[in-house]
Amino acid sequence: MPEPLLAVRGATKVYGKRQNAVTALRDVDLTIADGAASITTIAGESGSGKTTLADAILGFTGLTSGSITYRGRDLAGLSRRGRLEYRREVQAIFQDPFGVYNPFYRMRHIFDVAVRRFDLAPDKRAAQRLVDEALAVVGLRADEVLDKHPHQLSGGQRQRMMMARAYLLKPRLIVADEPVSMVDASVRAMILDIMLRLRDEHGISFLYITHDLSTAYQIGDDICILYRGEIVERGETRAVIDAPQHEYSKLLIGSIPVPDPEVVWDLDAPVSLTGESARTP
Ligand SMILES: Nc1ncnc2c1ncn2[C@@H]1O[C@H](COP(=O)(O)OP(=O)(O)OP(=O)(O)O)[C@@H](O)[C@H]1O
Repeated sequence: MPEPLLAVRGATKVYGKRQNAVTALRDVDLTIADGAASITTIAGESGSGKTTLADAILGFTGLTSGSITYRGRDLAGLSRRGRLEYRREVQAIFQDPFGVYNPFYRMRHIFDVAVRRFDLAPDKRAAQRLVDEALAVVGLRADEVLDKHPHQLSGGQRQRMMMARAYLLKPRLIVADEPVSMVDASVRAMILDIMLRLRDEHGISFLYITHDLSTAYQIGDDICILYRGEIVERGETRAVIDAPQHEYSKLLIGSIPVPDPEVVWDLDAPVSLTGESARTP
């Protein structure tokens, strides 16, 4: 059998000790195939262990037991050079892109650092070409964003900049931890569309971490439902969401809001915190 791109085996993570111990992951197995790029969703409610799993894959936290291998090599045993290669090939996108930017630098700084650190281009002109290409992939232009500071961009532009920076490194896998949960519906659609294009046109796989099953339904190939640190159900996304087997998956899927075409919104009605009085049945 060919070596998977990423394999998580028996991953267990316990935070704290004795009576304070919290098991965030319990015996999690997960593989992302090498070959055709795919989007694998990890879905679960808050506290189910999604971020812990992402952090372990990105090397931000170690496992208590189990292993993570990338193209057959255990992350725990990578040499310095191996780690640098892994950092290039496995990129991350987070929920709040504002948090990862230094407010004192202009946006071009994050690209400059990446070009230098990974030695991507022989000179400034070649570097600019790479950056222009990466920005074009996410629908941005260098002259509208590079000389700005993070607070001068919209949330959607900041998130797209993160995606452009990830793309610049031509990764094999992007770990996207709730990438659309802080942006509005139109930006969400744009970012999900960029993820699909990166998968289909550039062969980049995603580990898409979310509590939002409706977006998983739109873009995910496979899904794993995480409940209290354990994967309780997995399979092809639409098959799992259309006919969940595990009781917890049924609950989670039952809570997806379904738009009701019969409900007409009265935009002039006063906004109610419960949402009730804004609708006319
Ligand atoms: N550094 C830490 N120290 C102690 N416990 C932690 C730590 N990080 C996470 N936990 C606990 O581990 C469990 C899983 O947390 P995790 O953040 O991975 O869940 P999550 O599914 O990503 O949640 P959310 O969607 O709210 O971010 C939770 O019970 C959490 O309180």
